[in-house]
Amino acid sequence: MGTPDDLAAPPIPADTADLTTGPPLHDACRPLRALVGVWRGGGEVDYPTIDGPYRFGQQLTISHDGRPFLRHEARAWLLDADGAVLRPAAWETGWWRPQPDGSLELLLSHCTGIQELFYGEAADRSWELATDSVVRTRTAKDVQAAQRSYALSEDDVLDYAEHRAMVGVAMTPHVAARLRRVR
Ligand code: HEM
Repeated sequence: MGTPDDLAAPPIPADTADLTTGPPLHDACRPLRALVGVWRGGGEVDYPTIDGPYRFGQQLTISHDGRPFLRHEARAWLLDADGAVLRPAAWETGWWRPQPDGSLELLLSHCTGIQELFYGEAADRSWELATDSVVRTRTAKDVQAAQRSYALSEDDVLDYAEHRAMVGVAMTPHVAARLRRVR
């Protein structure tokens, strides 16, 4: 039987969002190296079917454990006009799987019952992705497709934007945000 200490963490390296600690980043993840970290900021959400635009905050963590993929987790919260938190919003987790031919696979699972497979490409400091398939639980909203981009500027600002085709509307902007590295 293990002690409570043994049970606190599995006996394998923890993932880290800090490239100065933990195992070296796997070579396969080099095209994604600049994304590893903890990012926080905010933006605006809107869609033709909603009563927006609304402001939101978001924190994105991209970490690794030395293997040839990255872990992705993003949580968002809605803000009022004064910047006060109204309520938690989108929460997604997933995996970036860079491939030897330079292409990217991104799997995202959303708390709203939606799972997405994106394919994409990495450029020098930008990453463009589009869904290949979307799976919905029986109760999820009718999300059909998405296009997502991340672009990093010289001063470590990560611009993120997503267009979505959903609830009967063709591909249209849904969220755009500007995140800054906090770690
Ligand atoms: C930062 C990320 C996001 C934020 C802040 C956000 C925020 C919102 C807000 C405020 C609404 C209006 C309804 C409500 O108040 O809940 C909404 C609607 C919706 N969002 Fe998002 N969203 C985000 C990402 C996503 C993602 C990743 C998906 C799909 C996987 C998605 C799918 C939808 C759908 C299907 C609706 C309902 C549209 C309708 O029924 O008219 N959103 N979103």
